[in-house]
Amino acid sequence: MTDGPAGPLPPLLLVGCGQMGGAMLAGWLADGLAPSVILDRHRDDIPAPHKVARQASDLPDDFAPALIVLATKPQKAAEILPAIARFARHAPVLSVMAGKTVGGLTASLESVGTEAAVVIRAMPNTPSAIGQGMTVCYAPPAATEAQRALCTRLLSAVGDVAWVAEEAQMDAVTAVSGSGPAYVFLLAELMEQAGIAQGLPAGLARRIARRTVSGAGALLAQSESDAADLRRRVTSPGGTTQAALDILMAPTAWPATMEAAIAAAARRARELAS
Ligand SMILES: NC(=O)C1=CN([C@@H]2O[C@H](COP(=O)(O)OP(=O)(O)OC[C@H]3O[C@@H](n4cnc5c(N)ncnc54)[C@H](OP(=O)(O)O)[C@@H]3O)[C@@H](O)[C@H]2O)C=CC1
Ligand SMILES: O=C(O)[C@@H]1CCC=N1
Repeated sequence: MTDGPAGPLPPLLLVGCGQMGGAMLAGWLADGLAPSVILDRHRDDIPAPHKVARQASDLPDDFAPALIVLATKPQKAAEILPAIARFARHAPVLSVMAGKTVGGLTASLESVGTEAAVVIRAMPNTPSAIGQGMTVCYAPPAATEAQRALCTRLLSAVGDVAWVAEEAQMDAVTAVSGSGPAYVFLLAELMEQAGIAQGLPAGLARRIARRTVSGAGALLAQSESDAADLRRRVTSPGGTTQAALDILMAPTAWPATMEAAIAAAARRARELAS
């Protein structure tokens, strides 16, 4: 999906190409990414003309990325920032690291000799790998419109993009859409297990659970209706769905559990800042 300005995606320095960096890279490669450099010690399947650096000391001196995408674990930030400092003097940094704040990252870059680096945050999710991602971004006032547009161009190549004006909202975003695919995959796992518990063969339980989750997601994506409306259309009064929802929607069941789970994820994002 390409909603941003036309033209090839710019050259990137992608730092960390694991679950999230790899998901985004898959989408960018499909959208004609300009020759880029990927810093990751595991990837050996990156097609030319892109290059892989196994370690920071292998990064080419003459490479001039338009953007540096930081996609290592937040706990690796202190280790990785000195390695990218020289690039951050000339190009903005787009961090997808959960919790790590613009102020903290900017201060860390300053402490390793990069004054006035521009850091923008994004929280993507793994459906980016198939162009179905949801990314929410935050840019500080120091970021220019051109830098914001560059991020929108890049991220809209892998899905939908929204911006928030308050950085604190990034923790809630992380809890809902960054971590959210895991909640949906858990739902598929639990439906499969419950089907088996009801006597279904394992293969059939897996097939119907997966197809139900993916089909319901596709219907939701194509529908103008609220999720609650779509739910009601499945729910016959006094029928089977009602019997299940009486359990799932009890105040102490999914409503309370989901709220507590998302609060816990947001709390953890705040803790990861330091
Ligand atoms: N996974 C997800 O769904 C999402 C993740 N995020 C954020 O994305 C970031 C990355 O997460 P994720 O993709 O899951 O993490 P991964 O561990 O899968 O990916 C990070 C990759 O970077 C490599 N790496 C780290 N440091 C170096 C280094 N110095 N030199 C070379 N390679 C290095 C890692 O190798 P090694 O393992 O050997 O260190 C790993 O391959 C996190 O900050 C997370 O908060 C955001 C949204 C969703
Ligand atoms: O679990 C995590 O910390 C990362 C951030 C959002 C999804 N995965």
